[in-house]
Amino acid sequence: MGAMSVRNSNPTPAHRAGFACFVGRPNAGKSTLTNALVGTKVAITSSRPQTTRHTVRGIVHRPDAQLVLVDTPGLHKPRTLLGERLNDVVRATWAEVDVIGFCLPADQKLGPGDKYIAKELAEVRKTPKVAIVTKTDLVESKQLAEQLIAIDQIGRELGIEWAEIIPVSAVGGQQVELLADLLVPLLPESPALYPEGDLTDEPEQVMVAELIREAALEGVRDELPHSIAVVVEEMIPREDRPKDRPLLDIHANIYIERTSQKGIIIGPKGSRLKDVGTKSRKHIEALLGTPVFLDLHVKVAKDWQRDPKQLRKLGF
Ligand SMILES: Nc1nc2c(ncn2[C@@H]2O[C@H](COP(=O)(O)OP(=O)(O)OP(=O)(O)O)[C@@H](O)[C@H]2O)c(=O)[nH]1
Repeated sequence: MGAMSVRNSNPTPAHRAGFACFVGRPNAGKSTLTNALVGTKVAITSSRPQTTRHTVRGIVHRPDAQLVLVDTPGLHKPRTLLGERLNDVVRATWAEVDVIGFCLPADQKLGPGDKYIAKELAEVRKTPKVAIVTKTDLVESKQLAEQLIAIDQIGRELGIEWAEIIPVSAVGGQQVELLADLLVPLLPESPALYPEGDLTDEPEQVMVAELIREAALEGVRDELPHSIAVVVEEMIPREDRPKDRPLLDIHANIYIERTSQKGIIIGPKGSRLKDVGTKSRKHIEALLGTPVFLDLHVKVAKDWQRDPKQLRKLGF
């Protein structure tokens, strides 16, 4: 009873702040979940795998905590130099964060891809791990229950102690708040790490490049998605514009690996490229809050995925 009254006399818990990252196979729903938690579009989502190449952070501001989400690329068996670098980024991130959220889609049985990641996760001893079953809106409760059991079992098999196992639907907005509530206690006591109102610390140019890449990926098939990289060369306000009608000039290059891919990106009479420009410009204007003139060029960077020099130039 005495202890109770002591606790009641100090009802405000300490402020917490720290980093969380979501891992999971491509398309597991990591970016969508990041957006749902942060409440605005910062990470790039697409129905195609492996679109998140840059470490994009979303920041959840709460009165009691600040949760900084680091959205890493999907971990996968490396086939190219780019693949190896991406995996290095993922492992470095795991060692640095305060909690790892392992995303497993409810509508797909645990597969080799998930097990590969789980094995790697088991090697990371210190960082607490939360299993997050995503896309619960796509399944009946029986299938969800089976998935929860399977996750519990794989944890036992590999010696991973899940700090929590939680089902969520980012699209349906179910349990997203609860997920934040469960992650916060796993963060260290700390004052806020970022000013209130910051949603991401990704440089604007990287976010702009991602928006262009996202538009360029729409409707292209198979191999091409992995061959596209976008670099924003410059962003400069147009001179001699009236104050109330500013215009931002953005010059960006879309890099592909082979000349033969040029036609696919550009389309008949340039129609596809024009479409990519129009679509991404709308998103960029919404992001930056200013009218934009977007100048896009398609360039061939031969086999850039395998060439360390090109990779550095393209920001990897
Ligand atoms: N129905 C439903 N679909 C979802 C949900 N979350 C994500 N998706 C869809 O699943 C697909 C992949 O989602 P992303 O968030 O891009 O997945 P990701 O894990 O970030 O993918 P990578 O960037 O490729 O690693 C998209 O088409 C999303 O719309 C959800 O809660 N419900």
